[in-house]
Amino acid sequence: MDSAAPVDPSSTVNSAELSTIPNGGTEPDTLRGRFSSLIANAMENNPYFAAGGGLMILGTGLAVARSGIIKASSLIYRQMIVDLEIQSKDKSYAWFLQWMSKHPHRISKHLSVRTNYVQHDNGSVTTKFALVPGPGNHWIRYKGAFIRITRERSAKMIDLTNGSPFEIVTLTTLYRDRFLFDEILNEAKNIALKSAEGKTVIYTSFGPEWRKFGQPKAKRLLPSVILDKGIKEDILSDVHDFMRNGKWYSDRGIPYRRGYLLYGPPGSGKTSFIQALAGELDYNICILNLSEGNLTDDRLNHLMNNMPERSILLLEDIDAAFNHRTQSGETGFKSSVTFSGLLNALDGVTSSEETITFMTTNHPEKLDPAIMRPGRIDYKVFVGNATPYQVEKMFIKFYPGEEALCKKFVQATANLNVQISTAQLQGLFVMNKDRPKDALEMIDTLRHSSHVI
Ligand SMILES: Nc1ncnc2c1ncn2[C@@H]1O[C@H](COP(=O)(O)OP(=O)(O)OP(=O)(O)O)[C@@H](O)[C@H]1O
Repeated sequence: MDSAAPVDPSSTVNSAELSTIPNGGTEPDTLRGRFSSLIANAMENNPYFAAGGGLMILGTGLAVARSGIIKASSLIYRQMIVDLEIQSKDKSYAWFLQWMSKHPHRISKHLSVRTNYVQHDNGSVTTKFALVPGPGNHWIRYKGAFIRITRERSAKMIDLTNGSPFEIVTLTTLYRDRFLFDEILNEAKNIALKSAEGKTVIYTSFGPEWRKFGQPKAKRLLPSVILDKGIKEDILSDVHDFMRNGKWYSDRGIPYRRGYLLYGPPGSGKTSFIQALAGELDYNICILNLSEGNLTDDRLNHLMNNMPERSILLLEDIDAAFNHRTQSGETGFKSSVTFSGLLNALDGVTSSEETITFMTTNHPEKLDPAIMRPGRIDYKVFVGNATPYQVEKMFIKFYPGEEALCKKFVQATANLNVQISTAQLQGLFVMNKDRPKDALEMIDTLRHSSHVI
């Protein structure tokens, strides 16, 4: 057969061709040798085979090269690039987005808006919009380094505690610049904490977690709350004494917690005092209202054991836990926190930090004596309606320098022969801002919403 002639690929090899293959060994060797030469011959002489083989080798070569490049680049990536992942459930997530919204050197094409209400020291509230990076890729330049920021939102996963989509922000930069991550996070944290500096953060429960209730509020100052003589000072000195004595508690193996009960009629300043105390101590407040219908024993226990740091726990209306799940005559609520649930939660707080719990009630007669045990309630105080001492202090606070009118006002309130709450007094003074005489003349209006003594 002519070596240059095309060969029908479908043609079979016949015995004559096999006999032309040189044979130099044993029988199997002979066969293998012949077969190899046949293939080589066919490849060499057959242009279809030759072209296909070439392509195959080229393809294989390219595939090997490609996987080599991928492996090499991922190796280089691993060696030279570093990632930081921040998940939306982490505290620093919101801090970072806020930081990013203020960062001047950034390239962002997808932005999201975050609306905040900011309370100023004079009490006014303004709205602030922050343009934070939206889902997608963004680049920033920070201290000379380029950092890529990828914000991803999962379409399938949601945060079960609050129903929001699960998100991740990933920061990527060169390995040599990895220390910048720490600096960015610290900067973001400081900015976030600074915005709450001098303010009180109020947390309320949202499902099983604590959530900030609105924006941090300007601290309420202690002198702005007027309680009867000595009450504020006594509580404050007890709290300070407790906070100084952590070692005393740990040396004796006593849980480091203290419970306070403020009881008395509505509008006497119980909640206001606790807020002012938190401001004085530079603490935040976690407020739980036990008459809330959807609060269960388990949730109460979980929340009390997972409070944000430096917080006072305020349990309002604790008498609600003593309603034994029956209808309340006045408010019609049904509480799902039980008495034993409340006791367990109070006994079970196992924070390593000091735990200060304030409880309030308008109905101390409904409380079971078991709650008065030390460790649950260690200090109780009656915060009542306005005494002459409080009436005088409040009048002068609203109308400084009006001592003569103040005397008349105090006498006039005594003559009314009714119980007046400090909240009612405040209402009258606010209505007659800068008009102390009018306040005196309108004193009879307090009678309508008061209890006769
Ligand atoms: N002793 C007080 N000194 C200054 N302000 C007071 C005082 N008592 C009441 N107020 C004012 O009245 C309003 C209601 O007060 P607050 O909520 O503190 O009362 P409360 O005793 O906690 O009432 P409740 O038992 O209904 O929760 C607040 O605006 C507060 O500023």
